Amino acid sequence: MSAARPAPIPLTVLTGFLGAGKTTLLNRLLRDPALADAAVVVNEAGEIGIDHLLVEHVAEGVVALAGGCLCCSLRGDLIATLEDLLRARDNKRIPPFNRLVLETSGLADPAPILQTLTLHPYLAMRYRLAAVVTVVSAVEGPQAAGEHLDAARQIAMADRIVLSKLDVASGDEAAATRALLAKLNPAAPIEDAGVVTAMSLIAEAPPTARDLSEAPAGHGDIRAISLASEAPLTREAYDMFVELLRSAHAPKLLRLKGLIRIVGEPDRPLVVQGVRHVFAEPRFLDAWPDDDRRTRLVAIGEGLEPDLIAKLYAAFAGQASVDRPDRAALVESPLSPRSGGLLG
Ligand SMILES: Nc1nc2c(ncn2[C@@H]2O[C@H](COP(=O)(O)OP(=O)(O)OP(=O)(O)O)[C@@H](O)[C@H]2O)c(=O)[nH]1
Repeated sequence: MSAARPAPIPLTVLTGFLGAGKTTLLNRLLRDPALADAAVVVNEAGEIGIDHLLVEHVAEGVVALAGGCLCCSLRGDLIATLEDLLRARDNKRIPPFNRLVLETSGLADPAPILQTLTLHPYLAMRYRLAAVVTVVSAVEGPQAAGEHLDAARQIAMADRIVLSKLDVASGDEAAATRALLAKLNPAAPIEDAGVVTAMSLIAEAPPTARDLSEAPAGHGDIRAISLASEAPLTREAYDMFVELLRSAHAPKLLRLKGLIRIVGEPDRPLVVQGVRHVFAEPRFLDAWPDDDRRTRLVAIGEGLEPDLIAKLYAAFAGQASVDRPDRAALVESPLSPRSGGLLG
């Protein structure tokens, strides 16, 4: 009577530190027919999901989990999401995807995710871990791994490494990154993000023994701060906000990303991307990716003070109130500490 047990679905875990280039890589590869039957789960830090909006062309297939780091608070949600996907697939409510790519949050320690996948009775039966692929930036990789245990663990657990930003890394930076990879994970093959193929992303790695022990602590004081506002910003106000954020919080700011509603551009958002102090030239998307046309920003950093960031943002988003210094005051003397000011 019982139907044959369905073959387990190969699952690729795509990990890598904040801003390493996971979403960029996925965006390029999702257009490849090799991934036509893949479902993609994007997990992200921060209450406001941004990444799934930046993953283009896969509206039907993307499931975004909003709300915090995967290994800290989303383990339950990950299980529910993977189960929901199976149920929807089994009930034919969604196309019968035959592989799954899970993009972890940049702050995720992969060990608890792999534990979930290998130890959960039902998930372990229906999904099969194909490979852990870690994206490492040839520019920021060594610094990230030096400062953040999870970034080092992401490298150490990889079956394969995809090295990004080789197009902009100096010779010294690339060499330092390769030396780091040789130290943390000498066995993992390294591929260039610019040329790696979808087939190679999803290829099955030979089984390896992974150290799934938990990392000692959580994420230190790393947190994601989400900002949103209705009123459009002028381009100048946005530029000044970012400039101030960088100059006042640069060492603590690991990542800034989001969609900005700009005055005079009601139909398309400006995409913002910053990794540490490096900010890409903002570009306009062709259209808003969903019905929400507010400015949405997520700042992720270590030791960032949400109140200060929120006040700074409010000053530029035109919501200055008495206890929030207005834009003119900030621009006149942006960094001078003063009572009630951003730095005072
Ligand atoms: N020059 C260059 N820039 C890249 C490359 N890969 C990613 N970037 C840029 O780096 C920034 C971060 O890239 P994302 O793909 O969003 O990184 P992510 O790993 O998904 O980041 P999180 O979602 O924060 O974990 C963006 O501005 C990208 O355009 C690359 O190979 N070369």
